Amino acid sequence: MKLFRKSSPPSSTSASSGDAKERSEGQTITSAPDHRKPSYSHFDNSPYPLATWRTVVMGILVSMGGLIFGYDTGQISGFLEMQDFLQRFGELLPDPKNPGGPPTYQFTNTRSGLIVGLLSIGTLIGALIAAPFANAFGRKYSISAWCIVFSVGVIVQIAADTKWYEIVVGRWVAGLGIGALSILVPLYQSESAPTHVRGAIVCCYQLFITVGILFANIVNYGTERIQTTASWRIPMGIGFLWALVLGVGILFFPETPKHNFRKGKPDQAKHTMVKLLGVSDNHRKVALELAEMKEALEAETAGGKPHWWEVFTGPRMAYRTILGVVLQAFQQLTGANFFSTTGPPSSSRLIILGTVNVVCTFPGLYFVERFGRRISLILGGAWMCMCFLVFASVGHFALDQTTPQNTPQAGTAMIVFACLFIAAFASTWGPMVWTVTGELYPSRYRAQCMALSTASNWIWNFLIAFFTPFITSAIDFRYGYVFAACCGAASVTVYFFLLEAQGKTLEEVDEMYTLRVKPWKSKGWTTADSERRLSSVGGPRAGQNGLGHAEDKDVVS
Ligand SMILES: OC[C@H]1O[C@](O)(CO)[C@@H](O)[C@@H]1O
Repeated sequence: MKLFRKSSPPSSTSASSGDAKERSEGQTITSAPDHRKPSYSHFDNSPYPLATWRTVVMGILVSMGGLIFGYDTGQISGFLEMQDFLQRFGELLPDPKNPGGPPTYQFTNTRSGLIVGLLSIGTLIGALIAAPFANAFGRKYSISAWCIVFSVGVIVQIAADTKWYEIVVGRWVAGLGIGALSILVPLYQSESAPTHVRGAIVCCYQLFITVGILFANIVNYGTERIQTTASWRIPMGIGFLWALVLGVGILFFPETPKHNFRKGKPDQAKHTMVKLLGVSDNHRKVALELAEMKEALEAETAGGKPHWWEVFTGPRMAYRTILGVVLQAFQQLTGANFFSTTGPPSSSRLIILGTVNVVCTFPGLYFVERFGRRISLILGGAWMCMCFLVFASVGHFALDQTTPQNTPQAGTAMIVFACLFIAAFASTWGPMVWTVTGELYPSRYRAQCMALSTASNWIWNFLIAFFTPFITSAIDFRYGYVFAACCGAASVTVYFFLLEAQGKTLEEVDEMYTLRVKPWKSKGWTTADSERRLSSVGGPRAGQNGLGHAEDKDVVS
């Protein structure tokens, strides 16, 4: 693996021919006249490291938000089976397995539905309300504050004694925190990570979700035989740790460069970028990105105060807002949660599926930077479609559904295709949807649009979990055909609508959308405006153009 990356050479002819054509279609940006193209040899154009330790630590620390999400959602189905939890919060009802025998503690569908489902309602609200706070107080302090909200929800649950609705309220509050973090974490990562590793860093969020789910299943497996309150209070209490690490740890990290820049702190933005990229103060890559941010901010300031409806009326915003919402819906409509939620809960099955999910997310971190978002998502969708077609056909036509032991080969084939599906989801749609929705929008609307797209993920997560039992009882494994169709539609949507953001700054991605670059030509697209922008920030000397040396002491150093 290459440890150092070469900066792209300063060239005013860097635009591809495809780009030139698009530009003539877009007509919004014109190239600078030749006399404005000085030599930029005074910019440091040296190679930069693949990733500095600061970037790696930032990626891991902020991804703890994924651990909170995965751990919390992974543990609840196990709790519902634990004896002490059942006795405290369930109801004494006639035993369906032993009619006429003594009553047993159980959860009615309504009660278990509320305990499981209220988290989703909380996450949805949390995702929707997080944006204004993130814009007003910054991404960093918002992350810390929502960790506190999550912790309050955990305290309410741990303190619950016998009142089931205390668990429900606690899960709702914890859900607010999880939902808010589900926009803030990818937002922080996409706004901070250097361009060439941005995809992989945001994918770490999903990696940590999968680790959280697996860890919750393992902890539950370890404590489910304990007959006391420790069986569920210990696993629940562990959830605190992740919130503590993230909530406190993030305070030692800087605010994102994009947010700082928008808040009139270009020096701090520059300092953070220099540290995360691991380059000198006058590195060309930093200067260029700052110049892009400056230009974007100037255009934005000219537009006045942002209004919420601009997420639909802003430049190419309806297209992007809808695309983000649709892609997040597809992430759930792939049917990824079908395998873990269908059938009786079994710790060992969940641990096996969870392990495949974690292990296969690692290749996703590589694919996203090696092959790009578009091709990975298109092929991933096609592969998942194929897996569901086989799974559904075998399940419906070959499996003896009343006595599966009679058709062992069909059972084995279904397990194999379930694992192949999860491998594809984990290495493409699972992580990369978080990446692409973090890159789709300009700074002015990024938080609001990510809130909407993330809310779509939570809504579909809830709807699928809620309706799956009814649908499977009506159409059995043919339900898989619905997911297969959605996977196919997801690939087609990416092909026709998503632009390739790999290796591009967020400002370049914005430029591509506003210039209406054709999605299938977007991979090779490069901006023609680098030199003109560099000229607008002049040389690398401190204090020039408000982009001089930083004095920010906020950064881990
Ligand atoms: O991205 C989040 C989604 O990914 C999963 O964790 C599967 O790996 C789902 O349970 C969740 O809905």
